[in-house]
Amino acid sequence: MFELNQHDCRHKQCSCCGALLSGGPRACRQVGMDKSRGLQPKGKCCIWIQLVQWVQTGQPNLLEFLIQSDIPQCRTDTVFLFPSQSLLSVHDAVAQRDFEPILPQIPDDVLDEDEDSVKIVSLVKTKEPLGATIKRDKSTGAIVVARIMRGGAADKSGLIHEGDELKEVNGVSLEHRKPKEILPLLVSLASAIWFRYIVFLSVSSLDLFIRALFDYDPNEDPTVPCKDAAIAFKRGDVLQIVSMEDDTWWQACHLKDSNGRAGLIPSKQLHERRVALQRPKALFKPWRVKAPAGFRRSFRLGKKSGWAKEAARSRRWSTGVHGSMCPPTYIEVIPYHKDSTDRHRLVILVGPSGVGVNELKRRLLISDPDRYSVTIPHTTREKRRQENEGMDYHFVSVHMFEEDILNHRFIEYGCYRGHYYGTSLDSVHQVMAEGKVCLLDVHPSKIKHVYTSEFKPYVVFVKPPRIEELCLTRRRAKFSSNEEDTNVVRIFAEEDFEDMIDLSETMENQYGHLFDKVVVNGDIAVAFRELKADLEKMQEAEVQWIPAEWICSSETKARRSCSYLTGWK
Ligand SMILES: Nc1ncnc2c1ncn2[C@@H]1O[C@H](COP(=O)(O)OP(=O)(O)OP(=O)(O)O)[C@@H](O)[C@H]1O
Repeated sequence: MFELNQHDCRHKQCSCCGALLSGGPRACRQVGMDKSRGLQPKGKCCIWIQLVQWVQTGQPNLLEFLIQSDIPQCRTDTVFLFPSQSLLSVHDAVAQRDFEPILPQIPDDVLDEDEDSVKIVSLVKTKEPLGATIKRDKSTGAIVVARIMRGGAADKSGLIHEGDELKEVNGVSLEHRKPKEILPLLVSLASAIWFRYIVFLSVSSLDLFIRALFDYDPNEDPTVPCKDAAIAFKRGDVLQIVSMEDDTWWQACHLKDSNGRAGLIPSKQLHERRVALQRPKALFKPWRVKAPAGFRRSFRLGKKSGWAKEAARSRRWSTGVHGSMCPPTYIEVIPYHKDSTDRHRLVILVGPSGVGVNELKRRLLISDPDRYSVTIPHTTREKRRQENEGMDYHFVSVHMFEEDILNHRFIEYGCYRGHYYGTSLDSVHQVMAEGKVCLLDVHPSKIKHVYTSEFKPYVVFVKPPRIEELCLTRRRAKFSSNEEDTNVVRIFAEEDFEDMIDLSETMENQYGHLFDKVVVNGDIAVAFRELKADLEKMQEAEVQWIPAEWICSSETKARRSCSYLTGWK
């Protein structure tokens, strides 16, 4: 049996890791089992590394693979009783076969190096990039491996690590050479490359998932060390961090990326620094918006007639709009597997006044009244003849309302024509307890009140389309409305549309990091279909990525999280 220990490796030729073994005893020292740490891929044998990774990650494929490996020792009973033995048998069997490509022999004169730390590695050139970057160490002038991209050819070889010092490439000394002189050399080489190098350290991997809170495109970033080595992402994408060793460039891979190849992404610190440098520009941006959207929709569902127009015009909140002080970067997320007994997540709809939040909410309610519901607002105004307590509003005294304010029982409240209106936390609980999806529309500055594991809010931002489409769709709706509708169809002026778009931009800049989904409300039927489908997909998804802080609030987690809510009061 092929034993993966130092002694035996020196004298064995393994066709799957032939390059390494043909490098002689020195190179063979890298292959082996670190007995103190159990099964560890210490060398480059790709089969061994793959098998050990399967064991370590508990891959169900492993047993299937062993059983189907047509190797006599790997019968079902042996596999279950002696998985390690079966693993070694598979290795032996595979290693004895011939695999393409066969690595060329490394010239003998390369092998008489005395230094123990010097290694030689031979790689076959394919279309796949090497997946490593190099740099010149400023103090020593040596050429060192700057980064190894996770999942790339160099990483898969298991031989080259960040910090390794490259001495020669195919016999050409790299001394006194600059990185830009070395790259053409690598490109010009024929089918195989071998490096002589001094081992430095190895990369460790992290079990950390983050959601990006901003868009990033390396093609538009002149400071990225290597465009090909970086990955693009959009706000909302979930990324797995594989290395945070570098303060400015982390390594991460897209969760949906099946090949698991990592790329560079700007670190949290780097992105924050960049935003801080851009900030002065934002400060000088003309502020066109008249007032923050405030007193609005949550209360209007309880109303039968159209005071909407007036309410929207005279909207003023008694509470201010709080923004985040930290630029949104990344937020640590963890997978949430919804159990059938778990309550539905709270769905929050936000958007500038008049964009159509209420219209979309109304359509959702009509489309599936068994699934969706809304909260009943509180008010201090007199009950009208046609209204019912607990159905249209909870009618309460000013004293009671103010006591609830003091006890922080409202998510949002405001004053309109001398009367209080508000949405209480209890009213949300009530809907959720009925097993329904609670649709809540509040100003985005209020999301913080329900940003907890209890509510697990899913935030949808309703965004206006471009001005031409906004004008067209709203005017078309006005003309197609009949007599009865005229008191509910809002009449917009050109200026309203501009304000709506400005306010939408401001909201997105300030609170965009909290949005799980953005729906552009141009054609109402299209927007509604998209929203409905997205909510259903979210509710039915096996795994939902939620902020880690909702579930784990340990100090370490808190420190690791990107503290994107700091600055909120
Ligand atoms: N996509 C659309 N096309 C045409 N008209 C629309 C569209 N979306 C909404 N509307 C109309 O625009 C008006 C305002 O919509 P809605 O009341 O839903 O806005 P809102 O975002 O809830 O704002 P507010 O809370 O200030 O009332 C309504 O008359 C609605 O029917």
